[in-house]
Amino acid sequence: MPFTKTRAHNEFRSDTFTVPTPSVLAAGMASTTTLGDAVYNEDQTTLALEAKVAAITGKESGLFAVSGTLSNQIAIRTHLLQPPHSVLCDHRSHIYIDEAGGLATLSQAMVSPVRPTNGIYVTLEDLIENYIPDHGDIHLAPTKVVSLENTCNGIVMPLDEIKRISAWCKEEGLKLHLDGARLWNAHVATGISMREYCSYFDSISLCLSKSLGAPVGSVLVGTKQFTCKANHFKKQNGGGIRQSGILTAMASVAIDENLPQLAVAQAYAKDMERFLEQHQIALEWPVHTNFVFIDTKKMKMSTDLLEELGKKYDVNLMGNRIAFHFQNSPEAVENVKKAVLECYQDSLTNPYDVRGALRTYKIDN
Ligand SMILES: Cc1ncc(COP(=O)(O)O)c(C=O)c1O
Ligand SMILES: C[C@@H](O)[C@H](N)C(=O)O
Repeated sequence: MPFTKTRAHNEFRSDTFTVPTPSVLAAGMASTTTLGDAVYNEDQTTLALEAKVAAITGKESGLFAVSGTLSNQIAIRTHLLQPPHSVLCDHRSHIYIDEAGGLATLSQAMVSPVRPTNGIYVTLEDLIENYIPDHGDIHLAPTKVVSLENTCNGIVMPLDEIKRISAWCKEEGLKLHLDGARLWNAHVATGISMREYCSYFDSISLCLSKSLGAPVGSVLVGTKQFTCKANHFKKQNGGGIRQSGILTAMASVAIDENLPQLAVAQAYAKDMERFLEQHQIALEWPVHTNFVFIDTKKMKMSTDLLEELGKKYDVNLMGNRIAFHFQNSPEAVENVKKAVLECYQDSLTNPYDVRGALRTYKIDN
């Protein structure tokens, strides 16, 4: 597909900045787009998107939600029945660090955050090590849900590990949720089908507004009984949408047209990985898909300076993560390299010691 420069061409803070293409926008206003009230399940365009994503993932049912945060939180709330209970997940999980404590407020849940012993992805052994069995000990909040994230920081979780964890969850009677905000990226990187990935989970949250370029939305998939109850929590939390056909028509075209474009972003990321390797600039995490994390702590590079140098080279950067998407321009990618190299060179004479955890996201309120 020919490259069309958009306002996101120099945006590397996140793939959430992808913007609707003209054809995505047009779909929202098309005469074929229905305007039914989706709270009454009467919007055919929305029902069609939900069925489409359910078919892609091999699940019985789909539920459109306005965000990945809402989709994740109502999924876990639906799985959790009676506190005290807890959720077992990777310590980097979005549901744990970036959903404003939703697990505590909506689900009254504790979280057992797990650090991968291999430093890359959580294994069954890591989860078992942190599992809280429901053996009647009244001191504890037993594990009832395991939540994985694929990709997590852009890292693709090996399918064999997913299979092991899924089998163990079934043995232990635990529900298994996937934050699949960027599962599309794992699918494109590995060639493993969305259906295969999703077959091991009770529920999956898929984002349409990251990398795919839909302006709004996620789809939560699972059994019909599950999505019906999740819809109840969606409505409870203000997620009921009236004429959502305008949004779901755009999301449907975004899937069709932009899914193949994810390979463009992943190629940019691999190019950046090679560039960093050439200059012996360390990575914090391996590059599997569209994210490149520079180990600025190890390199003693200042992320504030990096963001400033980004402005100098007309690219938007945030923290130590470089998030690529198909709407980035080749020129902007080269400008990111200039900013990174200048920041690295500065660190050689002005080493910067980071104190405390490095926060990636900076959102001006
Ligand atoms: C892994 C992951 N899950 C969930 C979300 C939440 O999505 P949203 O920003 O639409 O709430 C994000 C945000 O981009 C994310 O990166
Ligand atoms: C900001 C954060 O919620 C978003 N998930 C991102 O990766 O950019």
